[in-house]
Amino acid sequence: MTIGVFIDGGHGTTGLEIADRLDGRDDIALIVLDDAHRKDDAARRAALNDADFVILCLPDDASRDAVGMISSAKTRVIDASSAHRVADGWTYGFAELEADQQAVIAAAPRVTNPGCYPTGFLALVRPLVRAGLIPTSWPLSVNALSGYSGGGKAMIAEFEGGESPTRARAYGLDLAHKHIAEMRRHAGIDHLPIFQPGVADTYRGMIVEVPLPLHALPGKPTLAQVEAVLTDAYKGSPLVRIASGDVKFVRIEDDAGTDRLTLRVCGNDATGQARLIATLDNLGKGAAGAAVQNLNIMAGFDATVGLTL
Ligand SMILES: NC(=O)C1=CN([C@@H]2O[C@H](COP(=O)(O)OP(=O)(O)OC[C@H]3O[C@@H](n4cnc5c(N)ncnc54)[C@H](OP(=O)(O)O)[C@@H]3O)[C@@H](O)[C@H]2O)C=CC1
Ligand SMILES: CC(=O)N[C@@H](CCC(=O)OP(=O)(O)O)C(=O)O
Repeated sequence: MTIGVFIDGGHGTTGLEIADRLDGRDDIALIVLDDAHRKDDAARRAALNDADFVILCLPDDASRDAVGMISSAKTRVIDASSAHRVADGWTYGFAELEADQQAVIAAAPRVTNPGCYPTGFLALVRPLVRAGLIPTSWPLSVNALSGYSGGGKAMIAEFEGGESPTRARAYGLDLAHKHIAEMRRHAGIDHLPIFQPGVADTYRGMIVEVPLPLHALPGKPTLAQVEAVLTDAYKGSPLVRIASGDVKFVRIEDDAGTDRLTLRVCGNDATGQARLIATLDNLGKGAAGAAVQNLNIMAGFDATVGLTL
């Protein structure tokens, strides 16, 4: 079976990464608009309605507009933007997050990719909330560092345009980042997490970290108990893995260039304090890898075709 796929925004950072992963596949026929037509609404409308699958790699407003242009009942959509992550009628495209999520994605007409930061946060936190180790009312926080390609073409130009603006900087200082609603909704928690993102002078890769005072949690779990819950939640997953054992460092480069998501439970049992740490590539499992995984699942292919494990 060959499916027709149109990447709207295919010349952007995420779109090019997705095209790269789909390149050479004989089960996929890419519908491509040339440079003169890629922002032409008539050409886009035709491509959006011709395709079996559309992958939106656009700014949020342009994504909403693109969805509004689709009238064909056969066209199924994967949106890489943050336009529909808490919207009604959309399926959250994080196959590993819940036991039945892959089956829900397989049948869905409209799938939204998770955000890159929420991918790390939710992978660490959701199984612990589900297991009752973290109460839904717990005030969580999340610290993270992203490569600058996370900001798309504009941020790449800023960092590569000559003198780099910085080696690393904190942002989201108003605690109103667009990912926090998504984090709360899909973790199943009551409060918005305090989200402390940063961007580093490296092209790709992410560290997403959740500090957890185990001693203050109702069940006072040990590090091993926390790790056991995560291990059980992701057993058999080809992309999400739990890394055990002592390490001196966790590096932003650890999963860069792959579509993996690695989770670690670090900390100190004597003080009852944990650091839950996820590493991933913002353009891998954080964007393009997740989009291709969702496409594979929706089209009935093996979930990891074209991905780097
Ligand atoms: N970069 C990342 O790591 C991640 C990105 N995302 C999300 O993916 C989406 C794309 O991001 P990213 O690839 O980084 O962004 P880029 O800015 O790199 O690319 C966006 C692309 O969309 C094109 N575009 C903008 N408006 C329109 C329009 N009206 N019609 C057609 N094309 C249009 C742009 O054209 P032009 O080339 O002319 O500017 C550009 O090619 C965003 O919503 C982002 O939030 C999600 C997770 C991670
Ligand atoms: C470094 C950087 O600026 N990152 C982007 C998030 C990239 C991303 O995940 O995009 P989505 O919002 O579509 O999920 C930001 O913080 O806005």
